[in-house]
Amino acid sequence: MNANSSSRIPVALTIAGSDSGGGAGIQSDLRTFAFHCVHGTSAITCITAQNTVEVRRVDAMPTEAVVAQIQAVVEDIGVQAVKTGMLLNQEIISAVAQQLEALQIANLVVDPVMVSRTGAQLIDDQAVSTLCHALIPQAAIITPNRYEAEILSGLEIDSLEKMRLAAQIIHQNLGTKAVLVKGGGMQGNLRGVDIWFDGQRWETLTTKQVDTKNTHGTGCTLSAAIAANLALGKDLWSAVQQAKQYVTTALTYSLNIGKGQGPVGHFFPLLQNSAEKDNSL
Ligand SMILES: Nc1ncnc2c1ncn2[C@@H]1O[C@H](COP(=O)(O)OP(=O)(O)OP(=O)(O)O)[C@@H](O)[C@H]1O
Ligand SMILES: Cc1ncc(COP(=O)(O)O)c(N)n1
Repeated sequence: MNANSSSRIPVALTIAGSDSGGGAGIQSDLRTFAFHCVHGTSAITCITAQNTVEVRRVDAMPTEAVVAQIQAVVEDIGVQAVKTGMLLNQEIISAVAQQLEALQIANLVVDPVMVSRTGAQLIDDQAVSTLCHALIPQAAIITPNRYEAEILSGLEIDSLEKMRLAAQIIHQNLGTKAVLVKGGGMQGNLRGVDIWFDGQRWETLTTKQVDTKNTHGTGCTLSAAIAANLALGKDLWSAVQQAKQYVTTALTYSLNIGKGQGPVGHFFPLLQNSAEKDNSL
């Protein structure tokens, strides 16, 4: 590829909320796409006034504006993968689901965002059922955290066995191709453990627990990295495994900014490159 060629550049679309603190949502998704050399496009569903401590305010975008952003991107640029994050309300979810159904997007990653790391509710109660019936059945994969997996499966999840069972129930009931139940909200060593189920086999993705309070945006980063890998043409399981490695490294390089839970760091490829350059001097 030379500086002027754009014909083979992979493109991903994130449909999510804006995080003014830059740790999660659209901001973390676009960074993740960029560090995978995937061109990032976006449809913003809502604007949050948010930092490392709290979500102060949430303003929904008009539903027609969300639809217009999706259409503007797909009609001209085209996308190889889509991820959804914070969708906020029933009306936005229905409209997004309709758009994606019309487009027949094969590589759809649904991160069923429900609460923030700081405890704020990020989706209306009535919207969860629309998420389950209209959007999740279209997904190649959904990536619930512990809390979201409890809501979606109706199980209380306090062990690896329960994570497995929840993944199976979600798969059976909601019609997605694969489920990844994330362990960030579990205790101790299970914090680095995620469970994959695709209707045939369970896999356990294990990394050591990274000892940091700066975990804001881990879920957004993981789902965006899966979408980026799918846009690059990888199969679903490889996309998930490589995304897990990416988020683990981003946690290792997390940013100690703000007074609360800082974001995961995406600068490691640059830091690693500059370390290599320093070593070669
Ligand atoms: N302390 C940790 N050490 C290692 N891996 C972790 C840690 N915390 C989270 N992870 C990993 O980060 C990924 C995201 O999981 P998590 O359960 O935190 O998602 P989430 O709650 O949706 O994140 P978000 O903060 O964006 O809402 C998973 O792969 C999980 O295993
Ligand atoms: C716009 C937006 N999207 C997603 C999250 C979830 O991320 P976290 O659980 O790290 O707060 C968030 N806080 N804000």
